[in-house]
Amino acid sequence: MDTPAAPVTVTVTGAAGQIGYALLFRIASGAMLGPEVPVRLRLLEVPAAARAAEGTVLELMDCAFPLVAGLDVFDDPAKAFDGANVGLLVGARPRGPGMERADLLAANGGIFSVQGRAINDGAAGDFKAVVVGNPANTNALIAASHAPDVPASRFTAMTRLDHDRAVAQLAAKTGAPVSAIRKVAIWGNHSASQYPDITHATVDGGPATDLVDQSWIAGEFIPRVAKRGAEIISVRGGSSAASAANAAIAHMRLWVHGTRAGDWTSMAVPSDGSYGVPEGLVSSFPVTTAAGDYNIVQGLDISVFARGRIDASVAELASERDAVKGLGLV
Ligand SMILES: NC(=O)C1=CN([C@@H]2O[C@H](COP(=O)(O)OP(=O)(O)OC[C@H]3O[C@@H](n4cnc5c(N)ncnc54)[C@H](O)[C@@H]3O)[C@@H](O)[C@H]2O)C=CC1
Ligand SMILES: O=C([O-])CC(=O)C(=O)O
Repeated sequence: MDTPAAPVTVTVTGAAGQIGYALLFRIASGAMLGPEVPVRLRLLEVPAAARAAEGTVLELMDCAFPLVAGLDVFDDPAKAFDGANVGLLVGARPRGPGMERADLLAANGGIFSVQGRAINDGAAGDFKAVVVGNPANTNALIAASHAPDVPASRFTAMTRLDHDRAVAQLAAKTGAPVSAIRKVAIWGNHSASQYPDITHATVDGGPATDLVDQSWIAGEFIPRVAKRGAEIISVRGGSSAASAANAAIAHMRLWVHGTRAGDWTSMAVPSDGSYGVPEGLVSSFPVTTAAGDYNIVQGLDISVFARGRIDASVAELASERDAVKGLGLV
């Protein structure tokens, strides 16, 4: 008889928020780590929302998920991250009326520096984090810089939602099923400056660029994907929630279980200098994953057009880093 897998401790921050509500039930069902892997769920919230998170725990209990090996709510990051193997850092301060970008960076800096320290002091040796809360790339940078004992490479930010949006737009345009599409890439920041790239993408094994023209790519595809968050807010009346949760699950599932042969995913990871992105900036790249590790895909041709788009988004990341440096947060 196979030995049952040991439970994995998963900490979700912002657990009472809309993404948290869409995320927790799927993690509990096995969608993220697999149908054989028990999970201990640790929900972190601010004190004012801890009771709402307790309500979600009551519902999680009522699902009687066989894989759930523990359910706890915390308002103290040190307790929430104690022993954590996986962190989904969703909770963040949204931009309020009259708030400047610097105010937003400062407010989130307060959150992610404290959580980084808690991870440093208490998380398990194999800890991996995906930051979802915006500005996600820079929040990941802040968390990593407060966790000197944890390899910075374990702090990633989510661009899988942008990746999935790009796949869906390409499928809709070409009439191909999403399952026929490979090697779409997102570069740079999770913001409107990102570069959704189909230069290397294939549809049914052939080049995607044979099926669409450059004017559609530059004039419709890139702005549609890059501004999809704003489109959802305007049509739905609230920001992406279930699609963001789905992407967070995919990000972590792929990191843990690996990308399929002949494909890659997009993840914002601390740059090692690849493609001229300054070392340390948490920037999105195409990556392959296997056995809990990831590697930035090397050797891709970068056109003049792509270079300009990547450089512009990376410049925005550098300015965010400089702003948080100015605030003493990294
Ligand atoms: N990277 C991406 O692709 C996407 C990122 N987002 C971002 O995800 C974040 C969460 O979105 P929603 O769930 O819709 O927001 P929400 O406002 O519904 O929930 C956020 C939750 O975080 C909690 N929170 C705030 N500070 C916290 C702290 N210090 N510790 C623990 N919890 C804390 C709040 O109490 C709230 O319950 C936002 O920053 C949003 O902009 C949203 C969609 C896509
Ligand atoms: O745009 C927003 O505020 C939410 C977000 O990050 C997205 O949907 O990509």
